[in-house]
Amino acid sequence: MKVRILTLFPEMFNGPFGTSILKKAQEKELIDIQCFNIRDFALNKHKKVDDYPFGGGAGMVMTPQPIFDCHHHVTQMLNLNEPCKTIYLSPKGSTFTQEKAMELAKEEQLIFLCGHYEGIDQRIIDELVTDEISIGDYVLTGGELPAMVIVDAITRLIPGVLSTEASYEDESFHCGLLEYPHYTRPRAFNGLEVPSVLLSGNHKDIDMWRRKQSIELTFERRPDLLKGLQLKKNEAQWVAELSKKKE
Ligand SMILES: CC(C)(C)c1cccc(C(=O)NCC2(NC(=O)c3cccc4nocc34)CCCC2)c1
Repeated sequence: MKVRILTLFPEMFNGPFGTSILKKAQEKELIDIQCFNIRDFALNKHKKVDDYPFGGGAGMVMTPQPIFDCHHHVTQMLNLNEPCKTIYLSPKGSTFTQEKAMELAKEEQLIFLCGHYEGIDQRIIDELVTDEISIGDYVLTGGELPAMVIVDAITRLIPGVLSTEASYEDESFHCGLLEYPHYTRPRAFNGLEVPSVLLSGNHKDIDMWRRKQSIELTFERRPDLLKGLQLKKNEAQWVAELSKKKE
């Protein structure tokens, strides 16, 4: 997969993309991530990339020309015969989910456009953006961190990026439930023990315990995730008992 990121702050990406799994994925050529500084494409003498909003109001808006020319340069270099999926990170976008990550992980190339200030000129969105995606409802300073989140979520889904055992952490493995509690050595830490079932070696009991923990945790903290799930009879019984307790 080729990922191209259009941003005013390419240096922000050095940490996350220069570390651990994302770094290794690039070294293994499973993903090719390149950042482009929109400011390099500004034609005005002072390399200005923002201007006052027509109609007045607080804040500044990113001007269309540098973004348009940067996007044109990137699409030329990708040398495609059809327009490239161009994702604008935006609070107005559809909320990013694991399902969306799995959908995007199938793409051959993706362009991410990161806004700044109050946002970008609408004409860019109308002409170049194919998808607007949001990572959640809070105010941020720019679209860069959302772009990193989405690239992280997508990259780990590319075959070969995660070692086989790690890839079982996928939603399909837990089928959308919150994860059971994790424990590792030592068996006693500050006088705190590990649940004995996990030390029993009885994998049927362990799997049952973990499944019950996941269902109870999901019921308590994210009942919305439970709604869409197919539970076995005994599991549905657990949920019914939890609901009764809650009444
Ligand atoms: C209702 C609520 C969501 C709180 C809201 C209303 C109005 C503005 C803002 C706001 O944050 N504007 C600033 C910018 N925000 C984001 O880019 C951004 C923010 C959040 C999630 C995201 N996922 O991708 C990009 C995201 C837009 C231009 C530069 C940064 C947020």
